[in-house]
Amino acid sequence: MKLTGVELRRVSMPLKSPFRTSFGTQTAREMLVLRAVTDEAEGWAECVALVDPVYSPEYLEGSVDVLRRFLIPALAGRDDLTGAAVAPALARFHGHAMAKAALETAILDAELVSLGIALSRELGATRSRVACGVSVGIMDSIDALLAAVDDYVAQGYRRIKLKIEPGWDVEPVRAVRERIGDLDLQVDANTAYTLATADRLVKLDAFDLLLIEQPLPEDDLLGHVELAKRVRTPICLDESITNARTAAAAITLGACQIVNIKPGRVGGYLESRRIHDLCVAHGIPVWCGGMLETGLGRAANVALAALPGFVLPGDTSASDRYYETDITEPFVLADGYLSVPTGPGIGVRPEPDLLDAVTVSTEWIPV
Ligand SMILES: O=C(O)CCC(=O)N[C@@H](C(=O)O)c1ccccc1
Repeated sequence: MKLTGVELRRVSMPLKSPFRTSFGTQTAREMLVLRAVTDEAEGWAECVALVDPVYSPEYLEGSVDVLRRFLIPALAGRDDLTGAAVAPALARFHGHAMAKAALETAILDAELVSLGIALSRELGATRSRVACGVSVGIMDSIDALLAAVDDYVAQGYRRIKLKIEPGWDVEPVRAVRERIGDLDLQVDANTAYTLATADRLVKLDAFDLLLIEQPLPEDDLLGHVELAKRVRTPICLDESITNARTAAAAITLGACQIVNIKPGRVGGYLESRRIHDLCVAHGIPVWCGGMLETGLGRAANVALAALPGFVLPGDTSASDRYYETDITEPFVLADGYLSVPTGPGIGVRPEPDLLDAVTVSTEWIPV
C-alpha cells in the first residue's frame, strides 16, 4: 500500500453525564479521528489522548502536532506500507504512544480492509463476544453512586469498576459491595495514592475485590512491589504499562498481578497483542481498558478483548454508557456481552452525518 494522506478531525462528543476521576471531571470527550487514504483502501482510527495531559503526558493538540510534523511524513514515499511497518518507521520518535497507535491502527485498518480480513482474526481472537464491565466515576454522594450502580447492574454489566481517591474509597466500596452481592467489583485509583496514604487500601481487602488498579504514580514500580506485600487484593497496572518491556519489568518485579491493556497507551493493537502474549506466558490475567472511545475505538477494543488471555471483563461498555449518539452503529449490550465485529478491518465505519455533527475541525495532511 502507498499512503496518499491522512485526514485529522477534531471531534467533540457530549457525555450523557459528567465523568469524574481522581484527575478531574469530563463533561465532553474531545478526541482526534484519523482517516488514512491509501492507494488500496481507507482506514479509520481514533487517538485517545485527552485535551489535557492529566492521564498521561499526551494531549490532543500535542498529538495533532506530532502527527502533522513527524509521524505522518515518516510514512511518505513507501509503496510497501503495512500495519506492521508503521511502528518500526516511527521508532526513532520518542513517546507519543497514543498518536502512534492511532496512525498504526488507521494503516492497519486500510490494509485489512483491502485484504478482507477482520481485525479480530488478524489479532488471534478466539471469541465471538466479550463480557463487559463498566467504569463508574466518583460521585457527589453514596446514594447517587448506588443509583448509578443499580442502573448498570440492571443493564447486565458483568463487572463494576469504581473510581476512587483518598476520601472516596472505603465507604463507597463497602456500600457498593453490600448492594451488588458477589458481582465482580474492582477499583481504579488512577495514581491518586502514595505508600504513605496507601494504608487505606489495605482496608479494601475486606471487600473481595478483583483488583486495585494503579494505586501509585505510573513510574513507581518499586512502590507497587512494596504495596503488593501489604494488600491481599491483586494489584493491576494501567498507566505504568507503556509497552511489552515495561510489562515484563512490572511482572518480573512483582509490581502487578493483573494488567490492563489499553491499545492507545501502549502504541497500538500489535503491541497490545505482544503484551497479551507476554502476560499469558507468565500466567498474568489481562483485560481491555477504555478511554471513552467512540464506536471506532470501541470496535477495535472489542476485537482485542476477544483474545484468549483477556479473562476479565474490560471497560468495553456499550456506546450508550457515555453517549446519546455514537458516530458509528452503536454497540449494544446483550446479556452483559458485546459482539465482536466481523467485517474487514475494525469492522465499522462512521456515519457521515453523525460524524459531521460532532466535528470541530478537519485538516488534510498529504504525504
Ligand atoms: O469505559 C471507558 O472507556 C472508560 C474507562 C475508564 O475508567 N478509563 C479511565 C482510566 O483511567 O482507565 C479514564 C477515564 C478518562 C480518561 C482517561 C482514562
